[in-house]
Amino acid sequence: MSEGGITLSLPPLLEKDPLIAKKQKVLQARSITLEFQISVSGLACEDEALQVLDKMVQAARVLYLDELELYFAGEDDTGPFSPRNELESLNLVLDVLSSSHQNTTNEKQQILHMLADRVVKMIESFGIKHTEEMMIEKDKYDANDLLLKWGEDNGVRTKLQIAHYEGAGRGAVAVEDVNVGEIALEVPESILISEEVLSESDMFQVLNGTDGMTTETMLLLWSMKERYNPNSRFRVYFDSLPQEFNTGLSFGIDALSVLEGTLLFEEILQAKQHLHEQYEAICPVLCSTYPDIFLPTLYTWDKFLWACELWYSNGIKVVFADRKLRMCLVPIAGLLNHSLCPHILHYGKVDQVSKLLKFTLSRPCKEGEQCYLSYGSYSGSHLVTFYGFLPKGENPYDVIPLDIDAPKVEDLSSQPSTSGSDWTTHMVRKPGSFKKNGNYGLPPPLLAHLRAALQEDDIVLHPEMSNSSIINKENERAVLETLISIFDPMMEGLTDADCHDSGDSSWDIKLAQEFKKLHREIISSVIAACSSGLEMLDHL
Ligand SMILES: C[S@@+](CC[C@H](N)C(=O)[O-])C[C@H]1O[C@@H](n2cnc3c(N)ncnc32)[C@H](O)[C@@H]1O
Repeated sequence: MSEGGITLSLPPLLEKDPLIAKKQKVLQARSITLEFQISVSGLACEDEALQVLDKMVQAARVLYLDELELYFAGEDDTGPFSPRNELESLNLVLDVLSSSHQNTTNEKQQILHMLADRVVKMIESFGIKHTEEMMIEKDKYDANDLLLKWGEDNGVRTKLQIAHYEGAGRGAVAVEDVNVGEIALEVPESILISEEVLSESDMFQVLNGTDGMTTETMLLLWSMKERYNPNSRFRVYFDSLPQEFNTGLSFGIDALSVLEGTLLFEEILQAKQHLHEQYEAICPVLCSTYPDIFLPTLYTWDKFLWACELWYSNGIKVVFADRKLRMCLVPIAGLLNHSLCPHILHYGKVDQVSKLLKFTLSRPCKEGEQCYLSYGSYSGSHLVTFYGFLPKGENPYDVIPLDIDAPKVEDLSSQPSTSGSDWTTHMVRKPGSFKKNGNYGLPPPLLAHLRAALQEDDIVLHPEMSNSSIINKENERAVLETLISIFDPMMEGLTDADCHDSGDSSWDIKLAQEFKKLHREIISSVIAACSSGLEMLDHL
């Protein structure tokens, strides 16, 4: 901290960040530095401090951009880029402000306080704007009362209760206001269900000696049996689990046929086929060779699928106190639902000293409000396949990948560095979804790629001309028409006969229809963006 003013620094980009070069380019293009000065004297000092805060937030957003956000960010976008990015960025800025408090003058502390308060308000209002509302069906659920009590007897500490939410099963509700940086839930390492449980089980000797048997598969087989073990030390946990998970892996034929023409159709078929092959390769032979350990009634295909769905929808990767990463089922935490704008972003590391897995809030959760977790940056198709739901709100990860010829990686070094040329795969999402950009709302790297690919040989255009006032109308027209020629047939491939009246349909058909509607919306909005781009060109 300098004598006359305050110096604040954001952490540098990490060398190991695979996106470092792209992020550095964005920082340079926008003349963003990671060090900030605030003067502490003079009348304008509060205004100046707020302007600096704005710049800090913009810089933090760039540091936290993920690959998809970088791809879709328009050249002039300053964010927000996604709820995840925004919450990470604001929390980083808050940490920097809070850690600069010590050993400084009162005057400087006041400014830092004022800025920290401002960031907390920004986090709060961002959360309110993007929160997912769910209706509570009942706020008591007996099996779960037992689960909470069992957890607390085993060292769980929590500010959450269990409630039942319409369309989402159980969820966690805050019993008091919990602020940013406070802990909503702590689960001791000793009750995490991970590979540690295997060595205690009778099947371990058999499985451990089997060729190609992974720890994940062993855990799957273990949970199929443990589910029915009356003496299990996780009896209360297993009793609290749903009888059916209703994920995409359990879709029936009718629901699958609704999905024809979408990529989800293939995704589910392939995932299911893989699981079938795995089941056939493992279970029948174990049951016939070791019928005392692997009871045939417990190792049916349906029960195998149940266990797969349990681990896919509830498994969390955790770094234990011994620094080893293990896939786990986490009692109590497994009750938290997912949101695009979650309260809890980070939760994967057991505290070395207390041996507790802590769930700390990245945005405040008021008493009575559902407390959400982030399961990860997943598309709707992934969430349907492995979790069985589509989150409410605009999911920035809902993209349609495009199978268009991108330059080979080895050709890239010979090209000028442009906003588009360093991307080897392309995709679209709803234009304007999460963040609007110029370029008709379409991703700049895709447009740059198509502009370069479609330009007439005798006109040499720099692909970065998207922002240039000189527009090659013919080239622009060719780009937009090409995109329409890709998306029109995609739309035609989606029949709409099944998109009406889902009132009496079963859960899987409803979910498939919901997904198809989303897929259709992405395609039609891209076509609309291209059409209005063409109209714009007509008037130039
Ligand atoms: C880790 S569990 C969460 C607890 C779960 N609701 C239960 O009753 O067991 C994950 C499952 O919760 C449901 N879920 C999570 N987030 C949801 C959301 N935003 N909307 C609807 N269902 C959700 C899905 O069924 C998902 O597979």
